[in-house]
Amino acid sequence: MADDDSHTTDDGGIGSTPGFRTEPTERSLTEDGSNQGLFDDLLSGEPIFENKEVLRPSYTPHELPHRSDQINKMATILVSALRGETPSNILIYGKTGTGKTASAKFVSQELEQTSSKYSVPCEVEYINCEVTDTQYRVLAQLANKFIEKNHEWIDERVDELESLRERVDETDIDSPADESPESSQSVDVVGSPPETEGVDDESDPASQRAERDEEPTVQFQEETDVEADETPTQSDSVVETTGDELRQSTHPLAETPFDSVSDVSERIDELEADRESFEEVPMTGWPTDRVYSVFFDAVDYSERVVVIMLDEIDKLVEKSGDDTLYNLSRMNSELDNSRVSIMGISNDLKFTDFLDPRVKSSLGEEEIVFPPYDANQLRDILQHRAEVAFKDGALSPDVIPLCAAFAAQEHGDARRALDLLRTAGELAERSQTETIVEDHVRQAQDKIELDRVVEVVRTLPTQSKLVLFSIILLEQNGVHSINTGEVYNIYKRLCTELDTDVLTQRRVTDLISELDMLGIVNAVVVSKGRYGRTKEISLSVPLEETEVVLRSDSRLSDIDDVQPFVQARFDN
Ligand SMILES: Nc1ncnc2c1ncn2[C@@H]1O[C@H](COP(=O)(O)OP(=O)(O)OP(=O)(O)O)[C@@H](O)[C@H]1O
Repeated sequence: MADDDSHTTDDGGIGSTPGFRTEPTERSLTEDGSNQGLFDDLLSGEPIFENKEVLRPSYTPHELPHRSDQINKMATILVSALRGETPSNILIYGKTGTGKTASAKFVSQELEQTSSKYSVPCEVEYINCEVTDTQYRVLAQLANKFIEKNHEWIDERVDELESLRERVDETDIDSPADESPESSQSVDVVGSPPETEGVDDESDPASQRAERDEEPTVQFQEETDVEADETPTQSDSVVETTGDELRQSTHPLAETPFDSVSDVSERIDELEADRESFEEVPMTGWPTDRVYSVFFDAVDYSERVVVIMLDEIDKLVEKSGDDTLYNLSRMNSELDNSRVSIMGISNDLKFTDFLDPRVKSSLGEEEIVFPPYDANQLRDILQHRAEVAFKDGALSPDVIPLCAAFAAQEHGDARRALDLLRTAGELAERSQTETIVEDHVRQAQDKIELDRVVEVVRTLPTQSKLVLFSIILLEQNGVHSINTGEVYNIYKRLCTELDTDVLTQRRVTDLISELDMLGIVNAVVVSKGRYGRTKEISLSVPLEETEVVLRSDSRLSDIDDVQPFVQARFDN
């Protein structure tokens, strides 16, 4: 890249940086200096993308080719939620990029949409356990989500009840409250689905229960602490205790569970008290059992079926054991109003080996496997997306098959295939050509691989970075077939120079094996006859780029004179 100064010529034009036009243009000569054409030139080429967003990982496709079996199986299990029953817990397995999250989210969206269509209370909560990886955080996140939902629901109800109260006032009818002051207050109610419509139906959750009894699909059990002879049901009490006026269907309280305006007010007070009683959970600081109990009460506030989707569930187990899963999976026996079902998603087929047998059997009631995609399937997936993503004629015919073939080698990863296609498009766009060709795909493959290496190296612990730096210094100085002793000698010098702890040679040997597993170095054991066996180490990643990444770590940036270190190879 040229110096910054070279971007602008004396006459205000664009400099000689590749990709930029060199002659001054009309735009670059504008007097007020507001527009020198820097972006106009880049925008002037024909764009390759019609809609690049559809190739990004954040995009949720509406169609998921080659996943209909898995999607149908999920739907068959989760349909019980729409009948008010508890769906079996589901465990979804499959390697990375096999469409697990996309399919599960697709099914969840359908489930929630259908549930609101039929006014059946059913919710899905998604948690990414790579980010939310402790029991505390999972429970706190869930508790706060349900508290928020309960607040919304209460606010809606209160608004509706307030407007009902206003309408009653306007009709100027004497309230029959004095006649039956306790008629509706003795029912202990715990809310109901936010999806139901109309004040008369939902202003009081108890009435919803009565209502829901009539619906064949929902079968929650009735829970009241009403004495039987006092108030059989809310709707009965309306008929028995109201005056003639209330029997008139034109009266605002007719066909509501309220006998009087004071009943309505009391219900409003009750709901407001409920709202105050929910205490949001802080992200740290509480004992876990308190967080659990707040979550429990928040979920159980109203009748609903809740599906908790735990993506990357293996990360949660790895980080904080199986307590969360144990607690979630035994909740149903204690919940009065709601039901909870778990949908776990994992890349790691073996993570259940670490689970308590009870958790394992409860969690794995249903298992769905997502096999890797083969090259043909990846081709279909790419084809679907490419139709929306690219302008007509922007793709040469061999691009999609090549992306599919590369990604199929990488354990059939659709994410990788989409990344390749997007990166190839971006490279073509940068080189200002109008068509993506095979070569762009090959360049994209190298770029993605390098990005991966950069990311892995950047996030290595300092000691591993020092070991890797030692190997780089040796290779830079022409040393091949490096052995562990040589690495160790240079490593010790680096540690002294940087004033850090020196690990034992055994530990350094372990770090070399870890670098080998990450694909950064290649370490093969060779037999040296009567001198025993030794490891021969070589770098598997591009040397210069890796050194740049290592030096970007402020602690390693001061290592400048490499020669003296390499001479240490022969010291001991
Ligand atoms: N059948 C498919 N059709 C269209 N796009 C798909 C399909 N399968 C996967 N994808 C896309 O591939 C990408 C990766 O998919 P997804 O995140 O669902 O994989 P995953 O199996 O959950 O991977 P990970 O375990 O790494 O999270 C997403 O962008 C997704 O939209």
